[in-house]
Amino acid sequence: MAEKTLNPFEIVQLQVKKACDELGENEAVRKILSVPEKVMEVNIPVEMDNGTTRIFTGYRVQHNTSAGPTKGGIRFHPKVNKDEVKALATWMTFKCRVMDLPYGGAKGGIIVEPKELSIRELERLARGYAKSIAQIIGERVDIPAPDVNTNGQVMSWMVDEYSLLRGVGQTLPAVFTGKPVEFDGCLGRTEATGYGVAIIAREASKLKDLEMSGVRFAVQGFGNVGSHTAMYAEEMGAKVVAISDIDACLINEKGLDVKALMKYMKENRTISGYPKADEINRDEIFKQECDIFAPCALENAITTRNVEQIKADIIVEGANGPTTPEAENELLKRGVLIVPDILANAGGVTVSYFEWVQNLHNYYWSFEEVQEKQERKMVAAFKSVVEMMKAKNVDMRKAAYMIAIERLATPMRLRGWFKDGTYKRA
Ligand SMILES: NC(=O)c1ccc[n+]([C@@H]2O[C@H](COP(=O)([O-])OP(=O)(O)OC[C@H]3O[C@@H](n4cnc5c(N)ncnc54)[C@H](O)[C@@H]3O)[C@@H](O)[C@H]2O)c1
Repeated sequence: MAEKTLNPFEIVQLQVKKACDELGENEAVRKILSVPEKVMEVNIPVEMDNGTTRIFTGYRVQHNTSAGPTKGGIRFHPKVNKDEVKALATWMTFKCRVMDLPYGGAKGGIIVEPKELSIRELERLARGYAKSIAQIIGERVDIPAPDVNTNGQVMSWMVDEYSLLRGVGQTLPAVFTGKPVEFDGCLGRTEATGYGVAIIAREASKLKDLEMSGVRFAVQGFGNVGSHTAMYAEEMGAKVVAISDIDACLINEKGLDVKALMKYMKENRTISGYPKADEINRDEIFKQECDIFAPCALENAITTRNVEQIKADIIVEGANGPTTPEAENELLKRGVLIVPDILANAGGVTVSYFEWVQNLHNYYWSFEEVQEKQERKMVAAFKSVVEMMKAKNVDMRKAAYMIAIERLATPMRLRGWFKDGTYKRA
């Protein structure tokens, strides 16, 4: 049977429904969580270098504010559309709540191919977007961050523009995170997502009676997330036996030297041609003998086409949405432990939260302090998900959603967003 590809919004709706059903949650909770609170569409006029004006359409979606301000990245991509931004904002709500961060989810996007713009045009677009959404963002309201094709430079322009509009002479760095370290950014943010994936892999290995030192580890994708996942897994004692990127898969039974490969990647922009490994087709990564597999490339990587080949006991989802629901069912039947993306790759948003806290207090932590705080937060989140998994006898993804939904339903109930007869007089 052909695999049914659900769009991201359908997938997230399904996940919310399953978790609400399992919790026996009030119908109002599902209704509230199934729609974003606010969707803004903006049309931004940008003066191009040749003197003409182009209009770019963008969105900012705020999903749920029950637990605090909203948080989520801004992407620049030709395929951005309103439904996708709504789905991504919804996912951010669950990611923030499973990590117990005092945020709901948000997301933004502009329909643009950034490669076609000059650097000055890109700056004007970033400033135009910040100006267009300025009325609905703010350090206690909604805090954007980088996402696909945006970075610390784009955030810096946006902070500058927002501060000109709303700062009355002050710079307001806490409105955006993911800023460069030299401009009120946070040490450890670059490494944060991969570091978190490695921590979660270490915790998950204990559940399977494995020791991180000596586990055979395979990583798909060698960008920001994949390279840091592999680097920290190696530091924790894992033997990284296979790594792939868009061009190739490298294998080495004795373990790859991840830092040397990172250096090679920086110089060559590909892992292909690296001398101290055997090079095979990139999709052979799925067949490699390993204990832990971390898909850290793109969504829909593990599908019914390759699920049979997977030999790992544990899958730690570094990427967002790397496992299709059908493939997940197969893996669960085989007893594979799948640590879901909303937990496994939440290190990035966790350290973004730390950046925000530091900006608000204008007091900055060392790299070691950031990593130590991140580790504590991630281990605590992992433990609460495992407790739910055991208590309710459900898989880890469902358990993570259940935790997040409980942490959303409680403030919504206390705030009186729905009534279910639990209010008690003092
Ligand atoms: N960067 C973050 O902080 C962060 C946080 C949470 C989630 N994520 C998610 O993690 C994933 C990766 O993000 P990133 O920031 O590392 O991106 P990136 O662009 O830095 O890296 C992506 C990597 O995937 C590789 N790749 C692409 N297609 C592939 C294929 N078919 N087979 C093997 N490798 C392939 C690329 O060669 C590249 O090495 C995305 O799903 C992203 O949404 C990223």
